[in-house]
Parts: sequence; C-alpha cells; structure tokens
Amino acid sequence: MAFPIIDIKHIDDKDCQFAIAKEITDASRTWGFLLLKNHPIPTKDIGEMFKLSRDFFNDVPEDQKTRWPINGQYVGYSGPLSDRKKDDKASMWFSGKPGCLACKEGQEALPPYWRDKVDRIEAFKHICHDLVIKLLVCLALALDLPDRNYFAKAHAEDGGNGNQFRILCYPARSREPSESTTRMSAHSDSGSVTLLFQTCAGLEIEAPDGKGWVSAPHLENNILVNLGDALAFWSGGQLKATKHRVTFDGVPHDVGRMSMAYFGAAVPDTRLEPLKICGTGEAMEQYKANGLIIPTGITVGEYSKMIMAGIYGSSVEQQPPVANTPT
Ligand SMILES: O=C(O)CCC(=O)C(=O)O
Ligand SMILES: [Fe+2]
Repeated sequence: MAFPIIDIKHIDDKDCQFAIAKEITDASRTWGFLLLKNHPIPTKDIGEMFKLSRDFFNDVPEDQKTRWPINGQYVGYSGPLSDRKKDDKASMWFSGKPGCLACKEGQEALPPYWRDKVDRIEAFKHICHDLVIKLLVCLALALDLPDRNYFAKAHAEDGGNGNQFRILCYPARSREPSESTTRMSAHSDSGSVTLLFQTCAGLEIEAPDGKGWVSAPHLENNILVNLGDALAFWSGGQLKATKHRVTFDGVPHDVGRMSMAYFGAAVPDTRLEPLKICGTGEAMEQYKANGLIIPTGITVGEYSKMIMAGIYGSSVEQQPPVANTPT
C-alpha cells in the first residue's frame, strides 16, 4: 500500500470536494497519515517561520530560553532531554487562542526573542487553522455525517486554548548519544488534526499493518498530516491516530533537523463520545492511546492535560503563567 499523497488544489471546488474528501478519509482510515500537495499555505510563510525558528534555536543562548519554561497554558520553551526526560530535541510551544500571545501574560511567558514576533506566529497559526477546518469538513463529508460541519463547528479557533503550535529542533551532536535517549519517543498526538512541516525526512510511523516502522516520505513544499487520539476515538475508531517517532537511526546524531507542528484540537470542553453513526460502539470502551484508556465522556481539555502531564510531569500545570519578569 503506497503512502498517500493527495492533491488538494481543488478542495474548495464543489465538483471536486467529495472525491478529495474520500481520498483524505481513506488515507486517514488506513495510514492515519498523508501528504498534502498543492495546499493553501504559502511556501514563503513556511520558509519565514523556519527562519525565525532556526535563528532562535541556533543563536539565542540556552539560558535565554530555559528561563521561560513551558507553563500551564503550554506556552514556553522545553530544552533537550526535557520531554519524557529522554528526548534529545528542543521545542518552543505557542498555544492558546488568537491574541493570547500579544497580551501581557502571553508576552511575559515568552523568551524576549519572540515578543515582537507574535503577530507573525498568530498569522501562521490562523492559516494552519483554516486548513485544519477544511480537512475536518472533508472527513465529516466522507464519513457521511449528517452535517458536514459537525467536526469543524467543535473546532472554533477562538473557542478555547486547545490549538497549539510548536517548533522543534533536533540538534546535531558531536558525540554518540547514550542508550537511554532518543530523538522523539513513539507517541500518537492527542488532538484532532496535526499539520507537520519538516526540513527533511526522519519521521518514522507505525506501518498500517502494525508490524514495524516505515519512514514518512518528505516532499519539498508538501505538508504531512496526521490524526490525533481525540478524533480517532470520536469517530468510533474509523479514523486512525498512528504512532510516530524520530530515532537516531532515522536522524543520525551528527545531523540536525527542524520541524514545526500545528495541533488542531476541538474546544477543550468538548466531551468525547464515539459517534454512533460511525459504528463500533463497545469496542471503543477499551480504546487505549499512549498507554491510557480514554474513558467515554472525558473532555478534550482533560485528555490533553493527561497527555501533557505524561510528557512534562504534572509540575507544568503548577508553573505560573507568568514565569519570569520581562527583561
Ligand atoms: O518532528 C517531527 O517531524 C514530528 C513532531 C511530532 O510528532 C510532534 O511534535 O508531536
Ligand atoms: Fe506527534
């Protein structure tokens, strides 16, 4: 089964939408991953975000990053070997609803480098959100839900602070890593739809038959998309949240890599119940993701908190939103 590469140039054209929706949904059922070709996010904007990201990770001294650690609103920095105490990568999180990075608390939670750049981040998050909505409409359409906007309506951009944007840097190392570390531990994403932008290949995903790992292809200017646990559970398991990881075999220790992820999630108070129309009912009672059983009725916000606590420890919740006084 070939890795799905889907051309969405005509996604807004009424005559083509259903065929595209079906391709996206078929790929979401089998692989849980797909590559989007001819998508609406300008190459220039992606390049600009990567440039800001590269300058931050390469040029800002580590102590000008670690003083603004990821907080309970999921804004801030997470340095090498912080995630699950074993992932050798650094990342910067920009979560929250539109406008929240420009407000006082948002500004104070960010390393100074980012404070005059929040408009660009907000603008990028916004175009990512638009694309996530288009994909959610396609999924509802091809799953034959009575309302094609059913998922989209639950993902209002300003409906809560669930949407997260994260930039990542896997640094090149001069020495062999220790056995106990990896680049990014195997996981599935917690939300609905993730858009992944990458400078090079290196992501490994669980094969559709569950037997082993395959390398996700990297095609210049294409976006890799994957689905999260919340949507997989909600769809009664029809859509798949596939595990993925980055290893030192895929990205050798002396090679650097950068990526960016936009995690589209439903409004945090959305209650997750498998849709009856999507079938499978009882099978979902033991739906397990990232080592946790997802109980019916849990909210998207509660589930996301559980996952973030698994990565960062519950102390992140206690981090005051204002981690530092501005310098
Ligand atoms: O770096 C990548 O390509 C993947 C990032 C990822 O899976 C995540 O941030 O959840
Ligand atoms: Fe992920």
